Amino acid sequence: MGQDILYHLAMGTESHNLVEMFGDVKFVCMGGTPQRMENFAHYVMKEIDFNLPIGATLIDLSQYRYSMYKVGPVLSISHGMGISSIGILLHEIIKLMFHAKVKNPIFFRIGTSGGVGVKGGTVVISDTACDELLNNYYETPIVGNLVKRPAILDQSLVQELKALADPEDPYDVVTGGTMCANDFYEGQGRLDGAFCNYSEKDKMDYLKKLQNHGVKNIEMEVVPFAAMTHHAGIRAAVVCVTFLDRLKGDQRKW
Ligand SMILES: O=P(O)(O)O[C@H]1O[C@H](CO)[C@@H](O)[C@H]1O
Ligand SMILES: O=c1cc[nH]c(=O)[nH]1
Repeated sequence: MGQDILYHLAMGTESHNLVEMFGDVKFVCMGGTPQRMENFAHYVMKEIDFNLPIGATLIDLSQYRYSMYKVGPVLSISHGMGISSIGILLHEIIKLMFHAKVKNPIFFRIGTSGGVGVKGGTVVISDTACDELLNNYYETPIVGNLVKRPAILDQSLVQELKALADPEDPYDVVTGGTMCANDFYEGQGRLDGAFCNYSEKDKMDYLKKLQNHGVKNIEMEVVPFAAMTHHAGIRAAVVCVTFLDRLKGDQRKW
């Protein structure tokens, strides 16, 4: 290709010096909302004692479909909600890392989720990823064929992250399976969607089936995230807080 346009990042290999802008990246952190990822960038700035040049402020480098902040070796990017949104971002971020000549970046998704048998506020480090039917692969149509890519997370990273938990932390940190749903309501067995043509017992039977399978939380991106990073040979981890225990309810209290 003469040039490569990273359309949804509003960047390109001709218009931007990607090596100069991103060549020192070591960690790519992504999460759903622009505000969270801006807050996270500020948090990282304090944690690593990173000083911006005098008079400069942290700016959104993308300002289009996704928001992107860079603090030294850390990229903090919003991915929106669901499989197709994070899938498009992953294509473009993996290409961005390639064009910037970054070697061995580590990718993280830091998100929110619904707990399954764990109390609200628990931090779940995903060790496995499955879909609503308990498949551990990402199945996606490519040129008219259904292609399956194994959704595998880096187990050594899971252990490294777990070791960072402090017994003094005012929340539990657990490892476990994460179920990726295509939908927030019916897809996660909620009773409070616009439609619900199943009973409370159907919901509880399903959630208990997930729990018996080792699922600790439910969110909406882990399967493509695990599959696409694994396919690209990138070490990756998913760390999500739970808002509530889905065995006890459907709605988060604000
Ligand atoms: O908080 P984030 O990272 O967006 O993750 C979770 O929240 C969204 C649903 O409310 C889904 O994207 C789900 O995966
Ligand atoms: O229950 C929840 C909470 C956050 N995100 C989800 O996908 N589900």
